[in-house]
Amino acid sequence: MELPIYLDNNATTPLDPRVLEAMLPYFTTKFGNAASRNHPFGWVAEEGVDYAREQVAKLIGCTEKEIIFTSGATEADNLGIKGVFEMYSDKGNHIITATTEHKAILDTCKHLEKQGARVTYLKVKEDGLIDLAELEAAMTPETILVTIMYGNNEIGVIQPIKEIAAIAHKHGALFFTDATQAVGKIPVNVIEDGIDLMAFSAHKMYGPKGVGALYVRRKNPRVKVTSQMDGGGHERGMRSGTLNVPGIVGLGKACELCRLEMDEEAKRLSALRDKLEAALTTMEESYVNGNTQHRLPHVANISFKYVEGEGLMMAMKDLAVSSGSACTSASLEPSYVLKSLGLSDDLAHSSIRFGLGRFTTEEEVDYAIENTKKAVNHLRDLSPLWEMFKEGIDLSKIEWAEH
Ligand SMILES: Cc1ncc(COP(=O)(O)O)c(C=O)c1O
Ligand code: FES
Repeated sequence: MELPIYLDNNATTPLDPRVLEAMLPYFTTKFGNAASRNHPFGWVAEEGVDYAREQVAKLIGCTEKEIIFTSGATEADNLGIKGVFEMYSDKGNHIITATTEHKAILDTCKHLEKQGARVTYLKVKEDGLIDLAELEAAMTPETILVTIMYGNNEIGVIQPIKEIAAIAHKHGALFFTDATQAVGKIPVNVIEDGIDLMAFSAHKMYGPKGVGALYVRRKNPRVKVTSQMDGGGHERGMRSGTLNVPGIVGLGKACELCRLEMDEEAKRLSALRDKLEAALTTMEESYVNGNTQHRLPHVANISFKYVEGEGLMMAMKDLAVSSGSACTSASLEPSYVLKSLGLSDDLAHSSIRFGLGRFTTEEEVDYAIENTKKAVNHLRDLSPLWEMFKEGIDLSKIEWAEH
């Protein structure tokens, strides 16, 4: 077993060697521009792109013409949301989203607020799920779009997508979902789920970074978006720019592998995740964050009270995990997702996200369990707060000096 162990598969996944193999010729002999229609170099590249489009469409149950290739989920989120806002501005200016969405959604909504959009940010319940009654109550005749993510990147919670889509449609709005963490991990079918627009990304499903896709429904109803990138008219005018052929081929192959292997993989990973979670929650004062029924198979987010997340990450240095604290990210706030669930700053700071993946082995999970337990126990042994807790002192009654 090689150290360090990679357990941060929600941040990104390693490239599957089979994906790399599919991509390689498109860096070398098949280097043509997919838009060059007048010679074989272009045709070969275009064939690669067409095949990838089929592979992607097959995974999510749509047709090839409903796929727009982008540089990733962030771009697909921007194109989908801004594109709908601009296209449907005659109808209304109201968008509904939730506080636990990815920044690519929240910041896009913030941007649109400056352009005249009214945005409702739904709160979530303690388990991370939105309240459907609140969604229903927030709908207005001006609501053009409901945008709620499929599976959450920090806690893995899966929202009731079909029900959300039905509510949006009942009130004449479109339904967009950021499915970056869900596509390739659990079955996602845009028709069965009632999804009108959907964003996802190759590097979360063992494909390369810098490539993703936006699904835009063409039938019942035909959805239109305003392009956000003008130029040569690639992707049927929706997204100009020379296609990233190797990346797109990689996304296609990644989709095919996920379609074929997802069921087995989900079973294996959820069993490993459950093992990890069961072992770590035998420790006192440790809690699983988010709904444990409706969630992605490979994510465990656990708070270890009286341990500071950043210190914990340092102590478990052989494990590449992610912390609900913020030193690891650009901002200095504890995770807004965990805070939306009602966690205190302290508890949010004490949280670790374990993201298992295709290449995670049971041996690695066993090592992670031992290593995490050791680190938590060690830090608690050094912690005056833990000592006070063990002595039965009610810490919530203590008035701390300001500093
Ligand atoms: C839910 C979600 N949306 C969007 C993104 C952004 O994806 P990309 O890196 O492809 O832009 C991520 C990845 O961080 C994500 O987890
Ligand atoms: S633990 Fe570093 S910001 Fe909170």
